[in-house]
Amino acid sequence: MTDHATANAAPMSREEFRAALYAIGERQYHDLHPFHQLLHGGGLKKGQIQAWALNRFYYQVSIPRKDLTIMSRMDDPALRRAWLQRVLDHDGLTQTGELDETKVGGIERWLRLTDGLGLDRDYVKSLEGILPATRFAVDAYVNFVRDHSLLEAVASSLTELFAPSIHRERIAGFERNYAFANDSTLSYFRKRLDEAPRDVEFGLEYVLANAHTAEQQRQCLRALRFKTELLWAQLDALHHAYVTPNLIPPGAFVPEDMEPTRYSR
Ligand SMILES: O=C(O)c1cc(C(=O)O)c2c(n1)C(=O)C(=O)c1cc(C(=O)O)[nH]c1-2
Repeated sequence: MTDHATANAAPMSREEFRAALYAIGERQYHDLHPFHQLLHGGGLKKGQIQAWALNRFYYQVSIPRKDLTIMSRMDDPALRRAWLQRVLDHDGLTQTGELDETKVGGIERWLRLTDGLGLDRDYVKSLEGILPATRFAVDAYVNFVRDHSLLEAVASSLTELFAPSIHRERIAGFERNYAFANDSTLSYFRKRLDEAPRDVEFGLEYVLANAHTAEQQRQCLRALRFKTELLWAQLDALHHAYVTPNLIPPGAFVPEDMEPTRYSR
């Protein structure tokens, strides 16, 4: 059965439903996007990688806002407690400069990547240079979890089923192809390899256990598909701006190795 199942149909079995969720990733997760294939395969120049990391920073800082929005909709303290870990993973348990490396969160680790790529931290954090489509796509995620059911909100996080394999591919690709790859710039991805499987096991179990009807299953599949689309849209925008046709929107980051695009009316 596909995500076109009607509201009256019998629900899929647990195994069929799980397979339908995985099939979405198989078909359309953003590991298939040409921008990622260039990124991981050594096909990008430093300025293009800077543009990716700078834009992706907006996703990173928005993940905790997304998870806190989800938590605000949870009535069960045990569920909130479990979900809180995701926020702490990204926000960290320490201020920058403290010695305990294990407490450093994902946002700080991502900034180590942008540092290693030679970007100014204040510029990255200002979000001034991100693409219009990055802003719209990422905001759509936060709005989605606010405006849909808790079940759909949790289902939308299940792209993380597919994230560890792309992170492994990225670590190997960066090490093979780029001089900036080192323990500091790769630490974000290495840490996620431990965190994501735990998160997603919990999220998947929640969705499998709470999508009782065919309609709820269909809503979860649509939520996951929506999420793959917003990830894809971010890479389309990066490809359009920084690869081909290389039209950098006015106001967006211009790498040192590129000319700004001139627009006239
Ligand atoms: O590098 C990636 O391709 C990628 C993808 C995703 C994803 O599938 O949403 C996440 C991450 N990374 C990630 O690092 C991360 O912390 C994360 C959290 C979430 C989420 O939806 O809650 N997705 C992702």
